[in-house]
This record gives sequence, structure tokens and C-alpha cells, in this order.
Amino acid sequence: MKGRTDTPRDRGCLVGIIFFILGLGTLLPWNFFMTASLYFQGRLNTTEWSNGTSVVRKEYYFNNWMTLLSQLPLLLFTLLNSFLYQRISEAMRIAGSLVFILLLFVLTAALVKVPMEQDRFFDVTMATIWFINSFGAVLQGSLFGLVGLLPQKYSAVFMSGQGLAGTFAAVAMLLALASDADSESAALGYFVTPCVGTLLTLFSYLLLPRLDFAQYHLNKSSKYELGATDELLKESGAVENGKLNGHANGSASKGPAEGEGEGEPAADGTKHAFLSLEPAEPAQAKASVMEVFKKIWVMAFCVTFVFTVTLSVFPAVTVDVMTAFPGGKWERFFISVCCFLTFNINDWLGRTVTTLVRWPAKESRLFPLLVVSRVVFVPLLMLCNVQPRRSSLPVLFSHDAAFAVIMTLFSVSSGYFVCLSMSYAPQLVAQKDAETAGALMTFFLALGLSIGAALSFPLRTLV
Ligand SMILES: Nc1nc2c(ncn2[C@@H]2O[C@H](CO)[C@@H](O)[C@H]2O)c(=O)[nH]1
Repeated sequence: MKGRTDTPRDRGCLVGIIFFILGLGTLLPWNFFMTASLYFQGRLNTTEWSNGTSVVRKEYYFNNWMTLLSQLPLLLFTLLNSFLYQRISEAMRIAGSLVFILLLFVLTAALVKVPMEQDRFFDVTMATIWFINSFGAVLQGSLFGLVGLLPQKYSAVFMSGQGLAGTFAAVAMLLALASDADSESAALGYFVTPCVGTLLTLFSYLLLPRLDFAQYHLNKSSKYELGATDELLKESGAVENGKLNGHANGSASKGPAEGEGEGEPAADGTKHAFLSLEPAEPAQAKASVMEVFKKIWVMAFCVTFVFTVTLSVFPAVTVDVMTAFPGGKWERFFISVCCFLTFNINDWLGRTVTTLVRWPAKESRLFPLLVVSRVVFVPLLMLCNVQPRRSSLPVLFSHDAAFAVIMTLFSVSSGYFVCLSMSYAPQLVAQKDAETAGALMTFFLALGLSIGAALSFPLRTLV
């Protein structure tokens, strides 16, 4: 490829469209299960018995378990990355994960029509959530490795696709609710949507090798996968050296720091900065993970904290908020609109705004201060009309509009600060260490999601 001048072009932006779809596909499992929480709760909350004085319901804490069993696999696979990723080929990981995700969605759709005892339904659903998100984590990590081989803007396109998955799920839920079909058929229709979505994602992936532009860039990856190590790096030319160098280090993980390359930094195009054409000078020694961490720890703390706060109440607490206007049609749509649609649109908006506004600056003390101040959303959301209440905590914000406003600020700030911390981190280190910084941040992102999910249990019981 050295000296080649006829670099293929992405005709019709097909490769871009494919990576957008691939991004969307990676977050379908998490979002479709989360958004369907009312369906699951409906199937789980039917048994009531009397203990003499009052009616008692078996409490499954579905949303808490769903959140935890979705986010733990992400953390686990970020850590397992180094073992798994070298042993299984990339095509196998991507296509294989998609096939399993498809099968699990088909199973979930089929179960809509299968009556089942509640405890068993809970167990089957939780197992499905665990496995579907494990495959989702492998898929996400592998695709970030792949997208890193393409020009930078493709990472942003991929992230944008990911950002839209939640809105896609929320709209599918609204359509299911608005349809005249009975609730079973509506649920079936809802779960068939991600089946089609995953199938489309799989076809998109299979189409990639047929496109010149993708082939030209991604072939470099297969060189690496065939075992291209230092020899190849030494042999390759200056330009290619820069590229391969970045990728080889990205895939040949050496520890947790070389995480999935989940790539939030790419949202603003910084994560794969190391893939840009580096000068032909001999590679400088990379700083150790600890050295890099010392430089970016504030940003690592910020991304962990933002997701800890976000996942501690969303969706486990927010999904139980009740409208102040029950009894009408609105009640059916309330959670889908005020909780899921509001969160996903504003989270995406917050991320997108960072392309225009970058305040506070990365050195500013105000930045971590604002991130920490987001903790105020936890009590604010708990003081909304969360039902049933298990404590004597009062409802201060009972109006739907109040809840919607709090949700809007909560989600815009979540997307905004996540994106900013992820993009600031690689800028705090030398370019040669940008990748380590990005990978470290990925690990802390997953850590924040998991801590938040774990915290959602005590927080829900406190309300
Ligand atoms: N990038 C990324 N974000 C996630 C993942 N799971 C949940 N989230 C984020 O968590 C929030 C709640 O869904 C949203 O901001 C999502 O983007 C994941 O696997 N990757």
C-alpha cells in the first residue's frame, strides 16, 4: 500500500452509513430492555397476597437488576479484553456477537406469547439480559477497534449512531403504546423491532468488505491480526507505520487500561488522534499506565462520577415516577415520553453541544466542581412522584412538568460532561500516550456505569 496514491473514496457515504448503523446496533440491547421495563414489571407484579392486614406484593427490583446485569458485563469485558481479543478473530467476534444478540432478542420476543410463572420469567429475563449485554460489550469493543482504522470522522459517526439507539427504542415504545393492538401484540411488535435492527446491523457489517474504501483501510487490520507485530512495524513505511502502530497497540491489549476503546473520546475526534499520520521518526517510548493516569486522574474521576450519578437514578428510580394526571390516555405515555425520550434526546443533545461549546476549560477547577454538583439531581429526582414509596420521604415535585425539567437538566448535563471529560483526557497527555489515556478513560466509564447501577439498589429503597 506504500506509495499508493489512488486512495478510494467513500462513495455515497456508504461506509459512514454502515458505521452509523453499527453504532446504533451496539446499544440496542441495553436500550430496548431498559425502555421495556413497564412490560417486564407488568408481567412480574401480578401476584399479590394478604398478610392479614395489608396486601403484599413480591418485589423483584427489576430495574435495579436489569441495570446492574447490563453494566457489569461491560466492565467485565473491558477487563477481559486482553485475553479474548487476541484469540478470536475480529469477524468472528462481530458477526458472532450479532448472531447471539439476534437470537436472544428473538427469544425475548417469543416469550411475550409464552405464559410463565413469575420467578422463572424473572430468571430467564435476567439471564437474557446478562448474555445479550455481554455480547453487546464484545461487539462494542471490537467495532471501536475497527472504526479506529478509518479516518477520524467515522468514530464520531459511530458514536452518533450509538447516541440514537436510546431514542430509537423510546420511539418504538411510543408506537407500540399508540397502536390499537392488544398489549401482547404491542409488546411483540416492540421486540421484533430490535430483531430487525440487529439483522440490519449484521448485513451492514457483512457488506463492509465489499466496499473499496472500507477494504483499503481495514485491510491494515487483517495484517495485524495475522500476527503483524514489531517486525511488520519495522518493515512498514513511514505513513503506514503511524497507522499500524496505533492499531497494534489498540488491539494487543496489555491490561485493563487497554480497554474496549469504547471511544467516547472519538465523539469529538480526539481518541484516535494517534492514528493520524505521525512523522517517520522512531517511536518514542510510551509512558506507563500509571504515569498517564497521574495526568488524567481528574478526568477519569469526572467520567466515573457522571455515570455513577446518572445510572444510580436512571432508570431504576426515574421509571417509577407517576404522572400527576392519572386515569387518562396520557398515563400510558408518561414514562416513555418524560423519562426515556426526554433522557435520550437530551443526552444526545448534550454530547452534540460539545462540538460547539467547550466550557469549562480542561484545567479549570470548575469542571470537576460542576461534575460533583450534579449529585443534586439524585435527591431532586427522589423527591419527584416516585411510586410506590417505601419511606416517609415527601413528594416535593409532583407535577409532570417539574419532573420533565429536572430530567432535561439531568440528561443534558450527563451527555455534556461525559463527552467533555472523555475528549479532554487525551489532550492532557503527549500524543503518543493519547491511546492509553482513551483506553483508561473507557475503563473508568464502564466503572462509573457499574457503580451507578449498584448504587441504584439502596437509592430505590430510600425513596
Ligand atoms: N458509551 C456507552 N454508553 C453507555 C453504555 N451503556 C449505557 N451507556 C450510557 O448510559 C446512559 C444511560 O443509558 C446513556 O448516556 C448511555 O449512552 C455503553 O455500553 N456504552
